Amino acid sequence: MNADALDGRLLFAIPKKGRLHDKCLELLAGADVQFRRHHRLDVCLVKNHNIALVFLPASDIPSFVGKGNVDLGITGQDVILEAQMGQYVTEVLKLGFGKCALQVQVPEAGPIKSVEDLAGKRVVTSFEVLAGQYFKEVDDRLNLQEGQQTRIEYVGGSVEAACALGLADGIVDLVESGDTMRAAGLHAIATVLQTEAVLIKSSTTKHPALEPLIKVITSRIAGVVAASRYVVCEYNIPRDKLSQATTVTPGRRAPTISPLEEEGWLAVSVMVEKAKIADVMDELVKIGAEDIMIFNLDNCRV
Ligand SMILES: Nc1ncnc2c1ncn2[C@@H]1O[C@H](COP(=O)(O)OP(=O)(O)OP(=O)(O)O)[C@@H](O)[C@H]1O
Ligand SMILES: O=P(O)(O)OC[C@H]1O[C@H](OP(=O)(O)OP(=O)(O)O)[C@H](O)[C@@H]1O
Ligand SMILES: [Mg+2]
Repeated sequence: MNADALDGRLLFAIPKKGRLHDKCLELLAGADVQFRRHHRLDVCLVKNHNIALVFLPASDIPSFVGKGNVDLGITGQDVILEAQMGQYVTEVLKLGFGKCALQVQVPEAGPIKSVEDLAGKRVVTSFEVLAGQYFKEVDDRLNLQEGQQTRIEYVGGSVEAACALGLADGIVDLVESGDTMRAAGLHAIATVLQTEAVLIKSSTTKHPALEPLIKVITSRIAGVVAASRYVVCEYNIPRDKLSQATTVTPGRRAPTISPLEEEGWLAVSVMVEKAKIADVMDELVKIGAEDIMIFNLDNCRV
């Protein structure tokens, strides 16, 4: 593909592999962004929009977007801060996946119990900037002088192995389920930050003409994200229990209420956050709701 083929197109950066890749492909499919990626090619044209997708390592995406080399991107909040690009990119949308925490970890059986114990020792990480900032504060607080300060060393991956290999007294790395951490005999003693995947755009766009298309794509992706967060809950309720029930299920704007053929009964339809639905159903049963049904959403605009 030559550079002319990209002329005027909105460039949209997507993680080329790793934890965020598959979720991004699902989002693009949900937003009806159609493309066929040829084997090993990292740039591809979208068939039904004036967009080209650029597949990049997640950690390179913040600087590509921040410098305006691409217009839109998906990556983790952690790598945006690590790349020190926070002020050059605008977070358009939180995407609800890639959720994890950047944590300080040490051997479970060892003598180090706190970050104060670890200060002044060796810390291995892929997040040199964030770990450096974090331990600078700890070092300053403990008044550690030059030569006594925490040593931060970079590795590109498999960070959890560093303590067992004798390379580090502690590490700073991402934790989701904690399986990797526990398998390496480590435990967390502090959290540097919480992170999730976000849609970002350049703070100072070089292509203002692309703004309307950015809005359309953002709205479509927001619809897919909302659809994965909510379910539709429908139930029947005696008229005199309605106000109690709608306190439990207020809906996003307001519940939809329709009459049933049976005297004294109403049908309610509302959106409920998926994460809360089990508790909500328990409450509805207690109040006297019947025929409670839950429907997944494929897509929505809310
Ligand atoms: N275990 C995890 N759970 C959830 N999100 C994660 C996890 N690990 C990483 N992430 C998120 O995904 C982003 C990219 O990390 P990932 O490990 O997928 O990239 P990578 O290291 O380039 O790929 P790979 O691990 O395949 O070499 C991270 O910056 C973080 O935001
Ligand atoms: O808490 P968990 O659910 O176990 O997830 C955490 C692990 O996931 C990521 O690693 P990844 O699988 O991307 O491998 P990498 O270290 O080679 O990047 C991260 O670096 C942790 O090692
Ligand atoms: Mg990784």
